[in-house]
Amino acid sequence: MSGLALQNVVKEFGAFKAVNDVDLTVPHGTFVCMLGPSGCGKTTLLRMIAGLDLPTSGAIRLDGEDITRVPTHKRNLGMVFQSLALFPHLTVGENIAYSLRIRGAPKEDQKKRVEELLSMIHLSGYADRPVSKLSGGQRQRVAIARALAISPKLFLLDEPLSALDAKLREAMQVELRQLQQKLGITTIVVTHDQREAMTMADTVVVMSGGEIRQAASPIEIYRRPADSFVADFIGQTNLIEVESDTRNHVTVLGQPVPGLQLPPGAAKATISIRPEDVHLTAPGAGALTGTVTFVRDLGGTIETFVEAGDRQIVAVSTPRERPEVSVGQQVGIALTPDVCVVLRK
Ligand SMILES: Nc1ncnc2c1ncn2[C@@H]1O[C@H](COP(=O)(O)OP(=O)(O)OP(=O)(O)O)[C@@H](O)[C@H]1O
Repeated sequence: MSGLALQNVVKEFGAFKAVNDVDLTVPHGTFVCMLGPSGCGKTTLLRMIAGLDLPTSGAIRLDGEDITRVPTHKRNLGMVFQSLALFPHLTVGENIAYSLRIRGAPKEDQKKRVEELLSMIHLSGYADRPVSKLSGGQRQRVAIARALAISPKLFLLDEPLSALDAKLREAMQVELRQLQQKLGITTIVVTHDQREAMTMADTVVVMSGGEIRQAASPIEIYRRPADSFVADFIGQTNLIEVESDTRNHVTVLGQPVPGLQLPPGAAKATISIRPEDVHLTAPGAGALTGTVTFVRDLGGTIETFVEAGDRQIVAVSTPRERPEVSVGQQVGIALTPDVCVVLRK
């Protein structure tokens, strides 16, 4: 297969398993974001792909070749890490050409490639500037261009945008994705920022405790989370316990939810329903009835917090479809079966 494949990859530090039996296929030319809370093993996994750490067991293949024990410099990788490590005493052009010079590429080829990359990162004409005179975003682009100079097979980035302020960071996410699409390079980014992952990735890999909980497209992860960890970690959601009787009729707090089905034999389950899928109705008309406890008008959206039984449910709507509700009011909550996701334990 063309691309990257991880097979049963394990990394132990003493008795601690930082990465536990990870299988992952990254087809050639795709963009993968590894996402998860601090300490979930994302960087450790990336370091093994980069050859900076050796797996305790398992195999890593690139375009069919077993590279598990191949040293980093022979893997044909481009890498950008959080600390960009640009050479401060060199110019932009010298930084970008660095790996080409080390490999003995002719001067003319180096110059041509630098110009090509500078145009790609929208910094044409900057070749002779010292990197110390660049802004944060410009430095970021130079680090990306430097990593891409050798036309690597695999592009690896660890929290590459985390030092930038929020606005610049969002702009760079779009730029990075556009650049990757233009070059068609297989790319893996580690991030703890879900918006960043959703913006850039073909596949989001959600990790927790050294394991992959789900690997799927951003929309699939959002709409069809595999388990309650993923549902809760990605975006905002309402997790609600439901019960099923012997005829598989599902109830929430004793109220029937027609059309919702649990897996055969399951008497209880948790469902996830996104706030934008929660519809407020007249009291008694929905599956649940509750009291509005807080309304947050964010301009583009309005969030309504409703207390129903012992749970809080959040509904999000746009101002146009704004329900006329105020704190203390009784409302009904409709749970539409086709947007309720029954979660794996
Ligand atoms: N060299 C090491 N020796 C011992 N334990 C380590 C080592 N490197 C990582 N770990 C542990 O392995 C776990 C996973 O670390 P890793 O850096 O991969 O997490 P991460 O998901 O990238 O977290 P973060 O987002 O905070 O960078 C952590 O509990 C960490 O303490």
